[in-house]
Amino acid sequence: MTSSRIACGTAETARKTAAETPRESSASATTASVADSSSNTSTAETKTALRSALLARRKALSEAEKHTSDARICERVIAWCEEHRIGSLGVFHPIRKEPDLFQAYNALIAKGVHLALPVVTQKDQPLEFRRWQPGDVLQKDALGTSVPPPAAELMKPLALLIPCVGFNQAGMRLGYGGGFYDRTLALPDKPVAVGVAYAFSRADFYSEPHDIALDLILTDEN
Ligand SMILES: Nc1nc2c(c(=O)[nH]1)N(C=O)[C@@H](CNc1ccc(C(=O)N[C@@H](CCC(=O)O)C(=O)O)cc1)CN2
Ligand SMILES: Nc1ncnc2c1ncn2[C@@H]1O[C@H](COP(=O)(O)OP(=O)(O)OP(=O)(O)O)[C@@H](O)[C@H]1O
Repeated sequence: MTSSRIACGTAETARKTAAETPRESSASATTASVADSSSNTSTAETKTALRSALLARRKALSEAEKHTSDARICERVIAWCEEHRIGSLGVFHPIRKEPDLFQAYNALIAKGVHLALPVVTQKDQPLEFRRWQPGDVLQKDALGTSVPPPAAELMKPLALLIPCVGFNQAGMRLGYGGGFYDRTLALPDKPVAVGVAYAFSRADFYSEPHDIALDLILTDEN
């Protein structure tokens, strides 16, 4: 297996410009109440409660609303990749009603962008990324995610699309609680971290020492 960085633009350029771009700024009244009830502590218990509330909100999204929101996020992903001349991108295969960005994946593949999917190799380890494009064979792992087979090329994408259960004003992310993306972003040569979320997933929560801020967040409403 080979490990490669495939790039058109540089990660540094994308990171610099991303830092200049205001983070998603549309607060949602729906999630503000979720956030208000949890903004006084930063305990794991609070994060667990907030995670459940945000996942329930996402589960309640109708197919029609989801379709419209996913299409908006796709447009933003494509535009951002074009603007920063992204040549390699870590993407995700949606679970639990995460945004389905296959429309963007197909458009990016057509433009020659190399895509890769995350793979959990071991608990407490960073993610590995294996090259993939829509239509390639996938297998289910122990966590229920669809991953490319071990024979797929190992990649180090310059930028990652990271699905968020929630996100806050500081650009910190709430995930499913495994810490996999946090560990991945803590590695040297950190990729540009692009959060992907529905605007209603914005909430108030304190960051923890291991949290690494997303460089920007693309939502359906910014
Ligand atoms: N789409 C996606 N892939 C990802 C992540 C993610 O957040 N989203 N990860 C971020 O770290 C890693 C895997 N982490 C995971 C965290 C939770 C569950 C999970 O809740 N699984 C469900 C079943 C999902 C299904 O079959 O639809 C479960 O166990 O009930 C799966 C993977 C790498 N791949
Ligand atoms: N850089 C790191 N090094 C070691 N452990 C870490 C690191 N980052 C996170 N962790 C561990 O992972 C645990 C879960 O972190 P957190 O609750 O922030 O996960 P999450 O971001 O919601 O999950 P995920 O990234 O998998 O979706 C933390 O309690 C911490 O022990």
